[in-house]
Amino acid sequence: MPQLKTTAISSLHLHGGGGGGGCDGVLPSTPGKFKMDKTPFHHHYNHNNRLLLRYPLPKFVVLSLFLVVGLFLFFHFSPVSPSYSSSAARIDRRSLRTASWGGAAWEKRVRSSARIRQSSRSGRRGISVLVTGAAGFVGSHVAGALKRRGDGVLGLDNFNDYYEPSLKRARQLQLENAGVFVVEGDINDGALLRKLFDVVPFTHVMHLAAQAGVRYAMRNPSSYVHSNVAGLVSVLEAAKSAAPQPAVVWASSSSVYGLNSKVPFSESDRTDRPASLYAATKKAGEEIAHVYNHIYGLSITGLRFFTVYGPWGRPDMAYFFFTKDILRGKSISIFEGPDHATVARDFTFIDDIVDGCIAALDTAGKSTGTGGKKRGPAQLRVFNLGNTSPVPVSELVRILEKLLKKKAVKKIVKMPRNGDVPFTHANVSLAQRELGYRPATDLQTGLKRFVKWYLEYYSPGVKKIGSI
Ligand SMILES: O=C(O)[C@H]1O[C@H](OP(=O)(O)OP(=O)(O)OC[C@H]2O[C@@H](n3ccc(=O)[nH]c3=O)[C@H](O)[C@@H]2O)[C@H](O)[C@@H](O)[C@H]1O
Repeated sequence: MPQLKTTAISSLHLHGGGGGGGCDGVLPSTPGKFKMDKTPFHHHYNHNNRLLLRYPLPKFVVLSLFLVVGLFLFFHFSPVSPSYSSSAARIDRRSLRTASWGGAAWEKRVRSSARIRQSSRSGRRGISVLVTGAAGFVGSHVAGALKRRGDGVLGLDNFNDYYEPSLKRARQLQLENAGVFVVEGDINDGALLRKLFDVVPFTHVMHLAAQAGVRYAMRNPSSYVHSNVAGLVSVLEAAKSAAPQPAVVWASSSSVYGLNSKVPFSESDRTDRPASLYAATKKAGEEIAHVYNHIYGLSITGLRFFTVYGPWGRPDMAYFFFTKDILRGKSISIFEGPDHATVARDFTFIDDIVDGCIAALDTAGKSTGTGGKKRGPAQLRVFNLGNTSPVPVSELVRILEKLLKKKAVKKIVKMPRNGDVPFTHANVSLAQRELGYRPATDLQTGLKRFVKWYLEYYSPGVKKIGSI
């Protein structure tokens, strides 16, 4: 079933452009030059007494244009409140940006990317994994690592512009060079997901597509609901209907601990006091996972990531933009808590997170449902993946200054009330026991690797290098 997806936006643009083109040659191109001394709707009759318009073509064209522009404005700016409208429009633009998919050649690429290469050395049976958010930071690393060990991997990403899409494209290039096809599409596109599961009997889904960032949730709340709630449901719907049902591993967040003050954070601690909408949507995701496990027998593992950093990272994260700003001599804001309390994070290096993700895939039990019905109890797990040693943000800056050989222009500011929590600290004993997870990279070592990558990637005139 070959399908070519044209977006509502592009079709609107098409019509708008066509209308504009129709005006050319009839109306003057500069609006101010057209003197409307008579209404263009002034009626004239020809000798056959048939109604003619003085400007028959312009009238038609102008009315069409009004209609198209009116429809465009209606669909893009009508939602509930003005503050909601711009973010909703932004999401529409993102989610509608599904590239063309379908067709024999496309299916061949999908199959070939997801095919398991027999790994002769380990004797391990490979897995076939759909990685959502594959052009993202964690997604690209996990997809690359799976491919390297011989697993079948298909990527999915909508390449939205939350941060520089060129970085996502560069990650995609690295993956495609390694044999991973990244399908361009949105996790909310149910038809696309169904198609992918029709073409490939995935054994696992590594669901990493999400709207990340704690503070951005105040600026664009609906993007979190769209990706982290509706998007997760869309992925789980596709997984529960697939035959065979895959096991699902997905990214939750350390932020679910919210105002929890018992340290270190353990999986059994309270997670009912989120401090940000981001955290609330991740917590909602954990409850949604419970539902799909309970009703449909999906095997689901949630991983609570603790402030992941490293090469090919996310430019919206503090370590990343601090680096950029220190190099440019721009001031950076270091947050402090009430009474000058230190703000600290359990920064976790990407390679440790990749190990944890792969161990979660390898230890995931099989889903038990068929035909959308549960046939027996299935595995439902949640693990902390952190580093177990919180570091103050001021120390992060000190290490960066040393590695960049440049002093930061620092401003100490009160932590804004924007969803941040004062500290995070993971207890990973459960992941250690069940997954063999052992974080091995301290912040100094991990930042050194990040800075090396950063300087190479952003040095002017240098071809985007390195491998994921
Ligand atoms: O573990 C998570 O679940 C989350 O981790 C990450 O969130 P955070 O831990 O908040 O990381 P990040 O923004 O890098 O701020 C780091 C530190 O710098 C402080 N910070 C930040 C900005 C600033 O200008 N100044 C400052 O001091 C700030 O107060 C904080 O103490 C992911 O972004 C998020 O998507 C999610 O995955």
